[in-house]
Formats: sequence, C-alpha cells, structure tokens
Amino acid sequence: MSAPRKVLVTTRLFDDAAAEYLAEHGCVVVPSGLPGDALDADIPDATLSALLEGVEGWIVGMRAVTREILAAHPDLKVIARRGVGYERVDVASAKALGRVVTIAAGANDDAVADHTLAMILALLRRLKESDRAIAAGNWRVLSGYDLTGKTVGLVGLGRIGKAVARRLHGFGTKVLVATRTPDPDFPFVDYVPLDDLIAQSDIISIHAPLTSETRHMIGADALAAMKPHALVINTSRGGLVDDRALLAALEAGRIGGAGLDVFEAEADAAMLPVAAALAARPDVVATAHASGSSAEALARGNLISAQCVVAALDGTDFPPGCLIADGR
Ligand SMILES: NC(=O)c1ccc[n+]([C@@H]2O[C@H](COP(=O)([O-])OP(=O)(O)OC[C@H]3O[C@@H](n4cnc5c(N)ncnc54)[C@H](O)[C@@H]3O)[C@@H](O)[C@H]2O)c1
Ligand SMILES: O=C(O)[C@H](O)COP(=O)(O)O
Repeated sequence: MSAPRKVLVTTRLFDDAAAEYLAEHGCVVVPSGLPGDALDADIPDATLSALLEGVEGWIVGMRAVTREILAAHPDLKVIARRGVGYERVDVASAKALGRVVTIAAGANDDAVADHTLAMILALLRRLKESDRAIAAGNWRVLSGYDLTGKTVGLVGLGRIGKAVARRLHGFGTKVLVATRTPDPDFPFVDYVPLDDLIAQSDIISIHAPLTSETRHMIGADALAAMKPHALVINTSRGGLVDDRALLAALEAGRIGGAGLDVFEAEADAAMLPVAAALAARPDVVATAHASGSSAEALARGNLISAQCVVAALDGTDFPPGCLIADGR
C-alpha cells in the first residue's frame, strides 16, 4: 500500500467532513498549528517552508503563494484556495512550474450575497445608529429609507453579482451593471458603462476581482461623481475601493455611507488607522472579511477544496465547483 499523500491545511475553520474526505482518499492532513479561526496570511516563510516539507496538496486561506514558495517545494502539486478570490496566488508561476491552482467556485455566493443585502438594509434602515443610540439610553426613532424603488449599480456580474441581482429583483429595485463579461441571457439587469452606473446609482456594490485594472476603481473621482446620498458596498476585496478617498468623502458628507467587509488594511498594516476610522463612523457598517463565512459556505468550501486536491493528485475529473484558477 502506498504512503498517504500529505495535504497541508492552513485555512481557518477546516472541518471534520472535509478531513474525512481526504482520509478516505488516501491523504493525511498536515495541520498548520494555528488556532482554529486564525488567519494564515501572516505565517512566516520559514514556518511555512517547514510545514510544506513533503506536502503534495495545500488548502490555503489568504496566505500569499509566491514563486519562491512554489519553487522551493517541488512535491507540491496542487494549491486549493478555499474561497474564490486568488489575487494572492502567483497563478502564472504556478502554471509555469506545472502546479495546479483551484478555487471553490460558488461555495460562498449565497453567503456573500446575503451579507451584501444585510449591509444595504442596515445602512438604509440606520441600524447601527439606532442600536448605538438605544445602548446609550437615547430612545430615538430614526427614519430610514426603502430599498424598493432604488437604483442599485453592480460592478461585476459573475457568480456573486448574479446572486445579489436575483435578491435585488425580489426587492423591486432597478439594477444597473457594469461588468467585463456581460451575460446576455441573465434577466433583471441593464448593462451600462461604469461612469453611468456611478452617476445614476443610489447604491453601488462591487463584485469584481482585485486586479491591476480594478485596483482603486472606486477612488476620489468616482466618489465625487456619485449621488450625494449614494451608498458604497464592498464585499469583494480591499483595494477595489481607495479607502483613504472613501474616508475623506464620508467626512466631507459627499456620499451617504458605506458597507465594508474588506479593507486595504488586510494587505497593508499601515492602512489600519484608516480602516478603524471608517469602521467607527455611524454611516459605515463594517465586518472583518466575514461575508463568505456562513457555516454552510465554509462547509461547502472545505469539501470542494478537499475534492479539488484529491482530483488533482489522482488525475481524475474535477467535481462541480472545483475550478482551475487560470488568470482573470
Ligand atoms: N469577502 C468575502 O468573503 C468574499 C467571498 C467571496 C468572494 N469575494 C470576492 O468577490 C469577487 C467576486 O467573486 P465571484 O465568485 O462573483 O467571481 P466571478 O469571477 O464569478 O465574477 C467576477 C466578475 O467581475 C467581472 N470583472 C472582472 N474585471 C472587471 C472589471 N475590470 N470591471 C468590471 N467587472 C469586471 C467579471 O467579468 C465577472 O463578471 C471575488 O473575486 C472575491 O474577491 C469576497
Ligand atoms: O475568496 C473568497 O471566497 C473569500 O475571501 C473567502 O475565502 P475563505 O473561504 O478562504 O475565507
């Protein structure tokens, strides 16, 4: 009998079902040693190198996967991202070195779409302000706004953008979309150029990947062109929005508010004070990269990642959801 294949798991909240799947398919989990919900982003290179010794598959969270790491570990055949965003994985180098990079496509569409709607509704109904007022003994009725009838602009209409659009349709909103790859068969939406979307939307929600092209796509110019009451929602990636420019726009009363699940500070500690200043505002609802983290989404993502690793190591067909990350 051949020795079990070693699979390093550094993503947080990996579960027994996914670990059992790996065991049933001749793999043994190498634990990261991190506490269950700790992020793998900051594992030092030397620690990671030791963990990757003899490892063939790696289920990764937000840790950067660099050419250096890949080149130093020739046994490593497959890197499975337990989510869908893979801007921190050097996919071109992986490909050049003959490694497979996969994502768990669709695992967290509903979670992120629900979270997006929760942020929109929380801002419109002023939940943070009301909650804070009551907790401070200030019993006030704060009037909010309807979502029905509003114009919502979605930047990016992939898996998650579509899940958001379906929900918005149920609320009776007009949905504008600016996306790189329009889907002519998808109902409910009107495609417009990004500038028109920015000028016409009451709520702007971003569902595009972070690339060199999309970095700071919502910056000072876009913020200046928005309606004065516009809400900006970012559940995609820190860096799509220029957080400094957003803070300045909110401080100047230029826009109505923001819902932020992701921050530039996640990749740049120097931006932590900006993130803190944003999160402290009454017109901002903030979560710490939690939109994809429902129990159901995590379980799906864990299992899909395990399936991706096994299929890549066995050379069998990838199951549904398991996609090769092959550039944007
Ligand atoms: N916060 C979280 O926990 C969380 C969870 C899941 C996904 N995400 C983020 O959400 C993003 C979207 O995920 P998805 O599964 O819908 O991805 P997807 O690949 O299915 O869709 C991305 C969409 O963005 C569009 N796009 C690409 N470049 C564009 C550009 N320059 N301008 C406009 N549109 C552009 C594409 O055409 C596509 O429609 C991911 O890249 C990831 O960063 C975040
Ligand atoms: O890219 C994603 O899907 C999200 O960032 C969530 O990733 P995670 O499941 O590894 O937390």
